[in-house]
Amino acid sequence: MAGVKAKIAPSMLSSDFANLASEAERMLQFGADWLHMDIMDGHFVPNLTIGAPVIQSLRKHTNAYLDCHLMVTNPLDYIKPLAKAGASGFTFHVEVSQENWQELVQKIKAKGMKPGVALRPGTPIEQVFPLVEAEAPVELVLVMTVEPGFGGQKFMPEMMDKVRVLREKYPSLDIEVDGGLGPTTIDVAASAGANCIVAGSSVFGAPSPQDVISILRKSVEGAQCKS
Ligand SMILES: O=C(CO)[C@@H](O)[C@H](O)COP(=O)(O)O
Ligand SMILES: [Fe+2]
Repeated sequence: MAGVKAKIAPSMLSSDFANLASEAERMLQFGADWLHMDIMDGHFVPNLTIGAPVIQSLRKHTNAYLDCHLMVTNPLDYIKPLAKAGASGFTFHVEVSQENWQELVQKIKAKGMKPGVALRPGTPIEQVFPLVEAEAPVELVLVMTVEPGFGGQKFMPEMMDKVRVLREKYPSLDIEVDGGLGPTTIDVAASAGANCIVAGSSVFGAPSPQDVISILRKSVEGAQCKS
């Protein structure tokens, strides 16, 4: 797994949205690398969260890497507004981009954001291979370990087969896992080869979020030493 860095990304979906800037600051002080921003349109998933205006407001308070996970039906419509708002990563879902993923990746890159692709639990991993192998490739694959839409769900360990296949094929790819990650589930994800870890309820719901972030990091770094 040479060359891939551990990135711990608290999901701000579990934060107090009324105090987003201070919640973000708190996570960074606790050792977070990225802030994971779940953008949902109430159509691709049955929940509605935030969009470019909130990213823009948060950007005024922090220089942190804003890892945007687009659970939306029309990701193309979000590229310009999110780039302008200050998003760092732009991860769209493969299920809604089979027609235009090349255009999406090119536009995301042209706007200076890191392109990523996400897949739902029921989507076969083979669907993302062409995007990773393209001339203008995605730079991150997000493997959903719950059905997208809500925080606080149970981790699906059977998704680790997807992570293992990806890590075997693409040793230097950023592989992100999202959903139900915490101290009791991190070891299987880390040993399967995930290096970017999203964690919402396990971090924000803990008496010591700092300890949880440090446990997640140690597990990923430990697994990398063994591989
Ligand atoms: O994308 C999503 C949910 O759709 C996630 O980013 C969740 O927000 C993760 O929350 P936990 O499962 O860690 O509570
Ligand atoms: Fe997410």
